[in-house]
Amino acid sequence: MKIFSSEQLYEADKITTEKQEIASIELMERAATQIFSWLHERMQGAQVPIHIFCGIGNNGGDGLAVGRLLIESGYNVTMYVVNCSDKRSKNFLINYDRVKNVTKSWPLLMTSEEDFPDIADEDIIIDAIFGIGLNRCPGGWVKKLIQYLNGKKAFKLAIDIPSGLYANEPMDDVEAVLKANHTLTFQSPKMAFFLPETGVFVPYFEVLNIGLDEEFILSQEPLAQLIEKPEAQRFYKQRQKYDHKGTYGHALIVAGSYGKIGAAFLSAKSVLRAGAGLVSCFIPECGYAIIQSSLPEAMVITDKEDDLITDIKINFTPSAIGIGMGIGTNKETVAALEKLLKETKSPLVIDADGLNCLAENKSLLKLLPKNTVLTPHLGELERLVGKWKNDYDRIKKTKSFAKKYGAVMVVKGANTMTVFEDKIYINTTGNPGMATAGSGDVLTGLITGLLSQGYDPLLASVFAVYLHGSAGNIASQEISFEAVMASDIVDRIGLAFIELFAQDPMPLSEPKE
Ligand SMILES: NC(=O)C1=CN([C@@H]2O[C@H](COP(=O)(O)OP(=O)(O)OC[C@H]3O[C@@H](n4cnc5c(N)ncnc54)[C@H](O)[C@@H]3O)[C@@H](O)[C@H]2O)[C@H](O)CC1
Ligand SMILES: [K+]
Repeated sequence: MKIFSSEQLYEADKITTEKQEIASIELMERAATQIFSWLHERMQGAQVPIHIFCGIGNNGGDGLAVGRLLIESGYNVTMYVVNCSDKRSKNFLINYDRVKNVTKSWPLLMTSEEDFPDIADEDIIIDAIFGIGLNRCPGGWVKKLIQYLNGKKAFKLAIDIPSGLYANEPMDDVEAVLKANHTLTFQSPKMAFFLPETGVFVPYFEVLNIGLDEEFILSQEPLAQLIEKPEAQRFYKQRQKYDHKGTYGHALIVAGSYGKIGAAFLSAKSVLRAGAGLVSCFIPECGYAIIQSSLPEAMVITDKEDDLITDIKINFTPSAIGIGMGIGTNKETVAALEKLLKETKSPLVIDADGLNCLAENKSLLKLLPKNTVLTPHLGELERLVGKWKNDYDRIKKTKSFAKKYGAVMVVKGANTMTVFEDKIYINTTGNPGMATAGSGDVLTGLITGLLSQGYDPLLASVFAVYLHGSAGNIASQEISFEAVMASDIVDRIGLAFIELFAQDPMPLSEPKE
């Protein structure tokens, strides 16, 4: 699924009405009907009080139209006009007028704090105050209204976007954003839903297709591409009957130091679970017996030093290399990394201390082979690209870093974001249970394992991130978020591959007469 900007959505709106020869009010009716159906399916006529707060733009128009449809079906609705200005939109006014066809009670006009209504914990609040047309920070009594609603326990459903958030720009004031329990958004999810600063206001969302012009939508370069199951399925490369071990490559993991040999174990195991033919681990001498006994499938090559990596000597050309997990940032290790960067022709993934080595020795960055994959978490990213003002500034800095060094940047976190050239891919799998020691080592192994099989670096990164999150989801469903360890993730990579093509269970058909 593609993420479009608010500007693109307005344009899509305009083109759709022209091409389909419909008035924009009809598009609004489509949008409102979808929201109504969503509610009706769940509420089945229940008489729970529904409070709809409508702004004076088209988001407010949506709110009024939803209110009318609910009243027509006998629901217990009160509508409020959040009268923050007198410049009401045309479609707001049309829907305002249509309300009188279904009820004698006009929407209540709100002009100050004195108009705030009582709302019980069991009630439902619908937020139709501002949509993607927000153009300044909500202030005065409107901000107080948002805070007042945030203080209520009632379930809050936002139409299109929680009021106070911009679709694709940083918010001004965290105190002036509605904390929606659920958001029903039109046509395309908004960028704000996926970034930590603004995403907290959108814990759950669903996209409602309102039939905007397909041709226009397809022609647009999106702000970002969401990676969900259908996209991930397309990445998968089918294995062939006569393939052999050599087909899937011999990957190299360079990892570990004294006390951190587990990083080598987890990433090497992940390389094999991803489907690589062979894996060798290059580790300090102290890890030899550990890896040989814990992962007999892996081969082991040791450094001349007991505790750390100082010189990466190997006698084969790896099909891919994953380096950096638990290696530390010792001077001799940095020198070993520098030598590798200068000499290797293999596709490369750099993680963890490998990234810290780069950040502490920025001159190494220009040695990065083109298309090298870097997998920083936010702390490592900051050390590489510098401080950012907000999430959008972070994306800008990451993009320019990726461009400057020709790197694929995998920025880890909830909704891991992969940035390459001008493109952004946002992952949808994963859960907070995966915030656990060694989880990143597993991801690096997965990317390395896919690279080893000939996936190109961008594809390997985006696909590995998806599978990693999916394995984490399977693990947390089995044993809870809290209990998930990196080993649980690595051991479910296989199930993540199976899940990729699993059919939803067929509904049981009624026995025939
Ligand atoms: N194609 C689509 O995406 C469709 C969108 N629909 C809905 O329309 C809104 C966008 O409507 P718009 O009228 O452009 O903007 P808003 O309703 O968000 O509000 C704009 C309105 O409010 C004023 N304003 C903005 N910020 C503030 C502020 N901080 N304080 C006070 N007033 C403010 C602004 O000047 C305008 O007057 C979209 O989100 C959807 O919900 C359609 O219904 C379906 C098609
Ligand atoms: K809203």
